[in-house]
Amino acid sequence: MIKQYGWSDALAKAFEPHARAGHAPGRIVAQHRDGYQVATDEGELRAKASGRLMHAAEEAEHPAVGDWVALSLNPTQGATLHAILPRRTAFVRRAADSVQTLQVIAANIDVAFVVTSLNADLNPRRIERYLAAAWQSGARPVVVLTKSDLADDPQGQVDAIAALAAGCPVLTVSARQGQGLAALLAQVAPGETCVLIGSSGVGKSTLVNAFLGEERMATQAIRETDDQGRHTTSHRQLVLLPSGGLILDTPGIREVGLIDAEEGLGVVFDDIEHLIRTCKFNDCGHVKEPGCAVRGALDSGALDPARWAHFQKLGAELAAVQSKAERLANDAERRRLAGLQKTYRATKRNARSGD
Ligand SMILES: Nc1nc2c(ncn2[C@@H]2O[C@H](COP(=O)(O)OP(=O)(O)OP(=O)(O)O)[C@@H](O)[C@H]2O)c(=O)[nH]1
Ligand SMILES: [Zn+2]
Repeated sequence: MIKQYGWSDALAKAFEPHARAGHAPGRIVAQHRDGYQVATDEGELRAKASGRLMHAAEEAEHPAVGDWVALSLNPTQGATLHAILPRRTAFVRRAADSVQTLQVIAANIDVAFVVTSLNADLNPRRIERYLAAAWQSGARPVVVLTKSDLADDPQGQVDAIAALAAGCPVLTVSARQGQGLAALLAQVAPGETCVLIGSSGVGKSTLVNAFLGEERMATQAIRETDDQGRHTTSHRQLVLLPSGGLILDTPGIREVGLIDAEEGLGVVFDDIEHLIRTCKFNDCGHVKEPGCAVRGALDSGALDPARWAHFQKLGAELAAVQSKAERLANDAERRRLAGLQKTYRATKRNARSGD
């Protein structure tokens, strides 16, 4: 059972101390106001976090959907979550009421589909923001351009976006025509978990439905009895895909990146921005300048070289795409003005010939 949810040898190893304590492993498939739904080898259970987990000082230490947990099964009191296994990846956001507190909104995500629509205007900033959120989480980003059935020149848009997507795959899809679905699903290996992130209306729900096919309603609903003995139905947020793999879909994860919308790269890479501000020279190139904080952090291991590379690549390509977009906009503006002048002259001519 838990193998389908991505249980691995590495997880089994990390779980050893908990197994010795008599706890069972499980993965959180939904979070409700009053507890969690956990997939275990005994089937799905409702569970509550232990007092110690609930009182963890940092919000990020609270269980989140996608987390692997150690739980004790008590037939009378229900299951209790005692510990969270180390997360491989995590999408975090700042809590609404505090800049300091980080909340985990999805854990152990392998693939982040950054979804944008081919019929919308290409917005490099927005894609960059979602890409940055994916990179920061540790998941592999895959850019998905939806509604290919509505596009005249999908390849042109693919090329423009590939330029900014720093080497990650860029795929087109039409849920309406079934084009590209298999290639998308092939990005998620059995036992891997994906998420769809992107703005409202780009077609995320439609894609989830297409991924799940006919099974959607049956796989999503959780029927349970609440504390008052009432029957309730809620939705699973981590769902097995018929093609193998899993998809995690919650409002929180869909909007990831929007929170930091206006600030852009500086917020998502605020540790790097901070380092750059600490360099001795304002115009430090971070190559071999004396007093370079970035080099220092790279040398000491405090800054992950891959993260630094992403930051540089994203920054450089964004600048390129933006200047290209500005040039195009300027050309368009010139053409518009030229067109207006022509009409203006024509009207004047007509007016003259009329009198
Ligand atoms: N032509 C066409 N329309 C599509 C396609 N996929 C989705 N749509 C339409 O796009 C609209 C928005 O799709 P949704 O799936 O609701 O978008 P969403 O990203 O889930 O939006 P939120 O729920 O607001 O986050 C709907 O009217 C869909 O029917 C497609 O492949 N082709
Ligand atoms: Zn520097």
